[in-house]
Amino acid sequence: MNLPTHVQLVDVGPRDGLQNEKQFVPAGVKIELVRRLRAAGLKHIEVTSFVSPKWVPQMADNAEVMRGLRRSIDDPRDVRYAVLVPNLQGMDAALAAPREEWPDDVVVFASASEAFSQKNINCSIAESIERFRPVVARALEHGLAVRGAMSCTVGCPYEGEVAPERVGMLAKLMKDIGVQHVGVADTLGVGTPLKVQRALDAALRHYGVDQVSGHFHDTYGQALANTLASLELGIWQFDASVAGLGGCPYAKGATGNVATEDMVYLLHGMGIETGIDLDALIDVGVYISVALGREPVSRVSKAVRAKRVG
Ligand SMILES: CC(C)(COP(=O)([O-])OP(=O)([O-])OC[C@H]1O[C@@H](n2cnc3c(N)ncnc32)[C@H](O)[C@@H]1OP(=O)([O-])[O-])[C@@H](O)C(=O)NCCC(=O)NCCSC(=O)C[C@@](C)(O)CC(=O)[O-]
Repeated sequence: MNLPTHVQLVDVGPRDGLQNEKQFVPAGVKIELVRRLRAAGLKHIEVTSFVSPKWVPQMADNAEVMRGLRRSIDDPRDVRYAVLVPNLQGMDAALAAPREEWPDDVVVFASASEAFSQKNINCSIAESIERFRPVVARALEHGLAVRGAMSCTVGCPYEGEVAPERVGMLAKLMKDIGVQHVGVADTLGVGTPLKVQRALDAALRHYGVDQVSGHFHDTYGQALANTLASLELGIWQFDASVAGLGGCPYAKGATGNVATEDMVYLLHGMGIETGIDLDALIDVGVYISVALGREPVSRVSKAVRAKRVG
């Protein structure tokens, strides 16, 4: 098997991981979480979203989080911060701050299923693309990179199984408006390796292998198997969430993303570099889990901490 030798992980914990938390998580905790992820070696972090606070109240402190993460203009930007943006209002809000508080990457997000699109962003897939068109143009004008998250590429909580053709259609729509990279998301965590490979193949018809990533929730415990199936296709970029935090407010029953700790253990065990210090990452997972009053979901974290105690 010809597998990539290096994998780039995007930790989406501060955004995807926390957006669904019922308890209010102070901006200071979110900022500290990002700082600790950086210190553990993460180079790509999804830090917040500029969505409507009526829809996702937990992300209402987006500007405060960006202010807390401000970097000087001369900062080499060795770490990239991504934010989700659903419309021009969100893009304007992200750009209203001084340059030092801008994100590096903007993520527009659409769904391969119509019903999920309506529930998540209150419009059809076609309408969402028209909303994103000026967002993409504005982001590119300002020198920001644009990624597209494609939800429900395998299954939808409202429509059931989703055909790969729908993923291909969405990837093409994203490509046509200038989105530079697409993430193939198994929002529900129902995918199994061959289904995930079909969804990825559909995206790969429109994007090169360096412009496609995987985003797997672990509801049915398949995320690591799906990662291996993706690596077999040459995919080398994945989202993951420290401590396995998260879930989408509009995908009831779906658990968090695959834990970053579990991904790092899998990858390092296969001789694939990530640049991440697993021990330090486990401590980050403990930090945020203590703040939330629960145990990290990661099995690797549990095993390593049990060994540490002796
Ligand atoms: C898209 C909308 C805004 C449409 O929502 P809408 O209600 O149709 O929008 P609207 O334009 O009619 O505006 C309604 C109100 O929201 C305000 N508003 C409008 N836009 C913004 C904004 N950007 N920032 C701040 N405020 C905003 C706007 O000003 C107005 O305020 P009012 O006049 O009533 O006081 C809404 O549905 C929304 O924000 N949805 C976000 C849902 C979300 O964040 N879901 C989770 C992220 S996706 C995800 O997790 C999946 C992913 C990416 O991880 C991959 C996967 O696993 O699938």
